[in-house]
Order: sequence, then structure tokens, then C-alpha cells
Amino acid sequence: MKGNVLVIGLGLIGGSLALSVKKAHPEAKVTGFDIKHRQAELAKLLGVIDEISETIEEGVVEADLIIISAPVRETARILKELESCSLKESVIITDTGSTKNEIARLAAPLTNKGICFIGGHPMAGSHKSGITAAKERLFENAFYILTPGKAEKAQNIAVLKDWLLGTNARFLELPPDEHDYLAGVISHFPHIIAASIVHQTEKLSGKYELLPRLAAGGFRDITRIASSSPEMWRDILLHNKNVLLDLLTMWQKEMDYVKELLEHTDEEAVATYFFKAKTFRDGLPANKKGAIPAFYDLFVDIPDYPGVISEITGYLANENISITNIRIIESREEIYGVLAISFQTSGDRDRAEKCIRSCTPYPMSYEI
Ligand SMILES: NC(=O)C1=CN([C@@H]2O[C@H](COP(=O)(O)OP(=O)(O)OC[C@H]3O[C@@H](n4cnc5c(N)ncnc54)[C@H](O)[C@@H]3O)[C@@H](O)[C@H]2O)C=CC1
Ligand SMILES: O=C(O)C(=O)Cc1ccc(O)cc1
Repeated sequence: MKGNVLVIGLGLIGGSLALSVKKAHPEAKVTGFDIKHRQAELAKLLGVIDEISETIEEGVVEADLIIISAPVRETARILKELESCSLKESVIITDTGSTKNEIARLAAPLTNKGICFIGGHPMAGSHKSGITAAKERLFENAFYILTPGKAEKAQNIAVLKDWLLGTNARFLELPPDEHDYLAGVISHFPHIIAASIVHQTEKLSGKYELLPRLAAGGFRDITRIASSSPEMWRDILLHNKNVLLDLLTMWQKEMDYVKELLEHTDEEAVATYFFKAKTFRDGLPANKKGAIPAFYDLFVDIPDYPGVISEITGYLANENISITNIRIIESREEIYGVLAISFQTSGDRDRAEKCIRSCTPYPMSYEI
């Protein structure tokens, strides 16, 4: 497609979308604005955008598509600013915020004037922020929720999807309140729990100095998302306050139930508790991206000798295969350890498996 795209907010998500738009529509001009000028300069330097806009007001004039990708409470301010800007009649405005209800309410003055606003939420990402973390393929296979108003023209939704074709995401349309409930359950609420586990550990580490050093494996897995941007998550929680308050009440009841099982030393019920959780989790679609990003893991049984990790990463680097995470599971002296390597796509994992098989005798699997 030809046309002018303006991305407001050049961080992980805005940058990744800009890259995917440029890939799918090489003839389009992608302009960027960020409140932090340095981020915009970096985006230009990295080739994520073609031009920098010095202000929102200036950037929107020629825009056919405006993508707002700032923390949700900043998005609210930006929508307000757009109300007084000179916009093309045919412009399509979308956002990438993790909440949709409040955003839809704040976009109403624009839609009431006949300007097209279609809320959006690409449900993939990471705990990293900023333009340097942006990736063209971040949204591949991920769900991308759109929350068009009831009166939105099908043609506008189709044009927006065309612009976003390069994401290779799977589009789903939902009413904003339904989106916020579902995202609350599987994304927003887990962030509260992750942060609370970290807080509990921090409090106890005053008394038990060894704790931070022992906090590996499962602790790191379950708390990874506590390393996400605090400002972004503050905004999300405040926007989705009512849903999260309900979920907190439900969670407190859940914890009371577990407490009761333990108080009564109810062996069978405790086992059932974990069994049911395992059954449901094991049944979740493993190789698809949701708000819980699925990484494509490869598990390599390695002998525990110095240099084995750099040996394997060296083979992968030679083949230009990029990895998103690497860790050792249960490696103990003189016992085989398992090296867990995560990849962005299944294709990368397949290539990695081939590469490691051709260079080493180490057994591999996709699951442990
Ligand atoms: N991080 C993630 O994994 C995901 C985030 N989201 C949503 O996407 C949005 C962006 O998130 P990220 O890219 O991760 O954040 P980020 O922190 O990487 O980037 C946000 C960018 O917006 C800029 N910004 C802030 N206020 C601004 C304003 N008033 N005008 C212009 N630029 C402004 C910041 O300087 C920053 O460069 C958020 O609403 C978030 O809820 C959606 C899906 C996944
Ligand atoms: O890093 C993770 O696991 C995430 O949860 C990423 C994420 C953050 C915000 C969203 O709205 C969607 C996905």
C-alpha cells in the first residue's frame, strides 16, 4: 500500500509495528514521533522509521494511518490532542494499548466527529521496553485484537488489517469490555501476582541473605514479567481497575482454599489441586502466541563441562540463528544438564536443531 503512516510512541511495540509496516508496504512512508526525542532519533538511525516528526500536530496532517503506541494513560492524552488537530478525512487511527474500554471511551469525541478510530491490542511482547528491543517479527502468529465500534465500516477494518498485514498476526474482533476482562485474567492479573511474589521474596531476603542467590529456575520463570516497565503496568492497572479488583477477590478466595487444604493436611486434595492445574495448562495451545508469549524451546542434554554453552551458541551464531533466551536446567557436577534455548519462531528452532545435530552428539527434544 502507498500512503503515510505516523507512529506515535517509538518503543518496543510502536517500533515493531513500524518495522512490520515497512516490510509489507515498502512504498509507504513511515514517520515517527516520540516524546523522548532521543528515541525518535534512534528509531531513524536504526531504520525503523523514515522520518521524524517534531510534533504530533505536524505529523498527523498528511497521515493516512496513525498508530498510537504509548502507555495507555499517555494514549488518553494523545487522543485528546488529536481532537484539535487537522486530520485527513479518510485517516484511520488505531492504538496498541493493553486496555481497550477506557481508550474506546476517550476516542468517542473523535468517532462522534466521524473520524475512524479502531482500538487494537497486539497480544505479544516482552518485559523489555524501548526501540532497541523492537523486532519486525514480534507479532508473528500472535492474536491481534481489534475493538471497532459497533458502527465502524467494514471497509475501514479491512484497510487497517491490510496495513498490519506484515505482522502475520491473527486478527480477532472483540467488544472493548470483553477484551479487558480476558486480558485482565490472562495478562494483567498475572503481572500483579509476579510482582507480589518478588515483593514477598524481597521482604524475606532481609532475614535470609541466601534467598536472592537461590532464586533461580521456577522463581525466575514465574517472575520474569515483574521486570516489565513499571509505568506501563501502573497505567494498565489503573485503566482496568474494576476487573482487577474482582480478580483479586477471587484470588484471595483461591488462596484461602489452598490454606485450608494445608491446614487440614488434605494430601489427596493438594495432589488434585496440582493435577487439575497441570491438566489445564498442558492442554493450552503450546506453539501459538497469546498474551502469554509462547517461546519455541529446544532442550539439549549437555555434558557439564566449561565452555559447552559457548560451543553451542557459537554453532548457532555461525548459522545466523538468533536466540531469545538460554538457561541451564538442573545442572549439577558430573551429571548431564539440560540447556534450554528459546527461539522467536518454530523455523529458527528447526534450523537450530539441525545445526546442533550436525555439530554435536547431544540428544535434543522440544519438551522436558
Ligand atoms: N510491552 C509489551 O509487551 C506490550 C505492550 N503493549 C502496549 O503497547 C503500548 C506501548 O508499549 P511498549 O512499546 O512496550 O512501551 P515502551 O516503553 O517500549 O514504549 C513506549 C514509548 O512511548 C513513548 N511515549 C510516552 N508518552 C508519549 C507521548 N505522550 N507521546 C509520544 N510518545 C510517548 C515513550 O517515550 C516510549 O518510547 C502500551 O500501551 C502497552 O500497554 C501491547 C502489547 C504488548
Ligand atoms: O512479556 C510478557 O510475557 C508479556 O506479558 C508481554 C505483554 C505485555 C502486555 C501486553 O498487553 C501483552 C503482552
